Amino acid sequence: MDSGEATVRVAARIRPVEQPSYQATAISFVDSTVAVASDAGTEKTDVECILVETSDAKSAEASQEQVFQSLGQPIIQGAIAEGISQGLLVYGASGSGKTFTVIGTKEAPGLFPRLLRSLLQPDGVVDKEVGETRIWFSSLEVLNDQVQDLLASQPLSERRVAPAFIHHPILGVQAVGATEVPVEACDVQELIDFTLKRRALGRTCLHASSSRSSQIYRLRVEVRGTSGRKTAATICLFDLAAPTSACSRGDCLSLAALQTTVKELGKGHGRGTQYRDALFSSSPLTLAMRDTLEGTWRTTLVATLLAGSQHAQESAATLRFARDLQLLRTRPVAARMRSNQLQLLQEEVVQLRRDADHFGLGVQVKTALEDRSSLIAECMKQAACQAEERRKFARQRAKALEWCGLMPESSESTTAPHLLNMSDDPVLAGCLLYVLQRGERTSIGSDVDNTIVFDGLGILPNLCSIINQDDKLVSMSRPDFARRHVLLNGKTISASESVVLSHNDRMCLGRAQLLLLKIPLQDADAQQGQNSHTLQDECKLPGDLSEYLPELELQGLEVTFDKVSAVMEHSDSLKYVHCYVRDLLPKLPPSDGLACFAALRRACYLLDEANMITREVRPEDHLHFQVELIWDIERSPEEVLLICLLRYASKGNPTPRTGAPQDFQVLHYWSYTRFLEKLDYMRDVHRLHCQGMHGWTGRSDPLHDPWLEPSVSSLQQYLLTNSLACNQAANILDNCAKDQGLATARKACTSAGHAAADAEQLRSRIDELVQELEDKNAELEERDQIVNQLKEQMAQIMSLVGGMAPGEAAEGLPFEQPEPEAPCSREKRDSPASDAEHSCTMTVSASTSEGGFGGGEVRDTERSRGFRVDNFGVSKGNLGGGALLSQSSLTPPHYYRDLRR
Ligand SMILES: Nc1ncnc2c1ncn2[C@@H]1O[C@H](COP(=O)(O)OP(=O)(O)OP(=O)(O)O)[C@@H](O)[C@H]1O
Repeated sequence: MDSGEATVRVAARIRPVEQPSYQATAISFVDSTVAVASDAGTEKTDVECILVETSDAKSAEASQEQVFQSLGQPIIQGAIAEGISQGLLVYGASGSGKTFTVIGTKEAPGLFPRLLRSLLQPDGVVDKEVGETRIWFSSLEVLNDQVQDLLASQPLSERRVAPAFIHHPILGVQAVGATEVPVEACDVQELIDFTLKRRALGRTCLHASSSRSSQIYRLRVEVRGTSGRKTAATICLFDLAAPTSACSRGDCLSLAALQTTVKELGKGHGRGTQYRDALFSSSPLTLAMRDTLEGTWRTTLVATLLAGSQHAQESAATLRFARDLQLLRTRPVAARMRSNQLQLLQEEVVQLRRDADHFGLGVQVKTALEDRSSLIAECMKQAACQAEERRKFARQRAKALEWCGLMPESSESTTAPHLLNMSDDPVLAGCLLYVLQRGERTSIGSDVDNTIVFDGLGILPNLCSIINQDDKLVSMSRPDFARRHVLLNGKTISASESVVLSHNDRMCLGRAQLLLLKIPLQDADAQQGQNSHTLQDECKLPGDLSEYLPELELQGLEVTFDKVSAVMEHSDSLKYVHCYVRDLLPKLPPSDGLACFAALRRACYLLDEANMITREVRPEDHLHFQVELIWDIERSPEEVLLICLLRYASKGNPTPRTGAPQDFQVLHYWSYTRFLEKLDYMRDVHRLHCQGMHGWTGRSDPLHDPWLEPSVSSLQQYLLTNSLACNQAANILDNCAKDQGLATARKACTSAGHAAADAEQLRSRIDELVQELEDKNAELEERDQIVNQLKEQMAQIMSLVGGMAPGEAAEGLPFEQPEPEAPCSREKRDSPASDAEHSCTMTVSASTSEGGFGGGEVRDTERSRGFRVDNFGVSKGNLGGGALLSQSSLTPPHYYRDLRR
């Protein structure tokens, strides 16, 4: 291992079985080796730290503290003293304690709140003088490969631009568009509560699976030592989705991408940057984790293991992941301060603009420029005044909670009646508290004018209202049209009058919210805090008839159609099969009849949900689900259910059996189990559909359209097309790798660019020279004309002095005052010549008559070359005005022209 490299530090946190017994325990450990025995063999992994829990809830706080001492302290030390960013991944099966490790409970806080508090008071932790610590916090959730901002304060329905991760080759991964708030010690719990509330608000409480999303808690820390030395680092905690449950959908895609990425990196087959870029870009989660897997960070993995033998396979898989991760190497280096980052980015932008000027704005340069601009904007976001920013964000959060009807933390100890949200995720259950104000009417619905605003499937603009008369008497009413959208303890309520509510009543609103009503003054136990039920125990889903049929069961009465017909009104799908039910029930023994009806009712409740989703997501397709029964009373109740998907020719309320046969077409028949799988997918599709801009794009795609039942041949075709596309992409990547990759190509481009720039400079220099030459030519032509004139004057003079002695001529005719009309001008020469004029025509021989005016023809000798103008040659020094006739001033235009060539 290179001296600058670091491996991933692995810790195993083991939850024992409830009643410790060696038979039921699949996990053993010796020294630093953890082993899991499963049917597939024994999986062993060496770890640095083993943390074994006791099943005693009272010791939870102590064990959380131990986890912090073992894992949290080194993280703080590395971040503050060395300035090295730290990543902590928590990976394990559902229920193994991942969220408990990261967030914990109010009584036993997890790693994140402890880290945050210690960072805000670092003196005791770090052996170093710390002057000032500034911390910024951001929190993101990855679900269905979509990133959600858990600190965003605007309403969920208004969020359109999701945060994104950008990888910078030097600065590493940056989250762009995420809310980042400055933190002070007093904010810690409030911030954690807000993120939990945001998570709870962002999901459908019914049927949500807690293990499907991954959360990222990110702390950006800047420390100024008393000596003036500054360090900066990021600490990131990844609470990953559970790998085994519901892996066919949801965030398991991101998790599968993570597992593949870790495996591929571990193989270390030396593929280039482009391959790794593609690998990490496969999901937002892998991209977010890039620094921790191969960057400049230090990484710790907490593998949470369930010791029970029924969880052996999951625990073995967790250990395998830990082993894969141990093969990876990072190169920890101190992080840059924000100001340095900004400077680097600005320099890069200048360079990229230069590149763009030279090569044009290609896709790569454009993307790089956009990325840098976003990162610069992100860097600039840093608040000038941290305290003011902090207060601003706190106000925004309080307003956001108030907007949807939630109360701030301080009022949660209220004795006023209130509603609590339910969730199958223990961290989220009960974290939303809606107080019903005394003497007031609380309206509920999706319309923003309501007191409590909910989003989600089946939530109508005005759903219902609750009146709290005196903190003891609480009643509820609903409009007529909301009959099937409001269930109280599993039953519909009458629209005509308001219903008096009781402590622990359960309300199911649409298909999105399951709420528990608490009326503290009605319940003495609750007032004294002695209520031992967990919120989950108190709140059961309305599909299982537990609130209606037990009386029948207990009394051993025959289940007749009359007795259940009232329940059938609760569901459209159930109403449709009333004929079947009427025929079936008398034929079955009472217990079988009850079981069959219960199964049917549960199925119909889910069918109604599937139909609601279908109408919202693809109304134009006129699709409708309905249930049918196979008449085989020997089978289990759920096996006799068949789910049928129909397509109608036109819109309208479907009444299939009464309509003409051509009105609809049967698309598929599904078993009940298959339908449940499809419904899970439909819920995901609905969630994406509600996210607007990042909506669902899988329509008609055999793998991503849950309303389709693709044939084998269409799947083959799909896989063939996609594998071809993959091969093509792989070839391109390979070719790039063969051509020594992008870096070489870019280098070549840069050299070519420099050459082009040089050529460009040369060209402009040549143009300048040409311009200069042209100016000189023009000047010369002017001078030629002057020479011509002079020569003509000369000729004139010569003709005048023809008969004189040289001395006379010199005295009598000064050159400075030529005659206005030269007698030997071209016009005159070309015109018919008079005798006098002819007599003027004579030649001067420069070569032979130096110093004299001998008559005769012009001779073009060596010495006269370059001086010849028309038919006359003039020798320097023979005439006055010799300056005009010097050799340089007489250099002909073509001389320069040749130079130019
Ligand atoms: N070490 C522990 N001590 C006490 N209680 C624990 C411990 N670990 C987990 N729990 C409790 O077990 C329940 C499930 O734990 P948690 O939600 O953390 O599991 P998880 O791995 O995050 O599950 P999922 O992947 O389904 O979200 C919680 O109620 C939690 O408080």
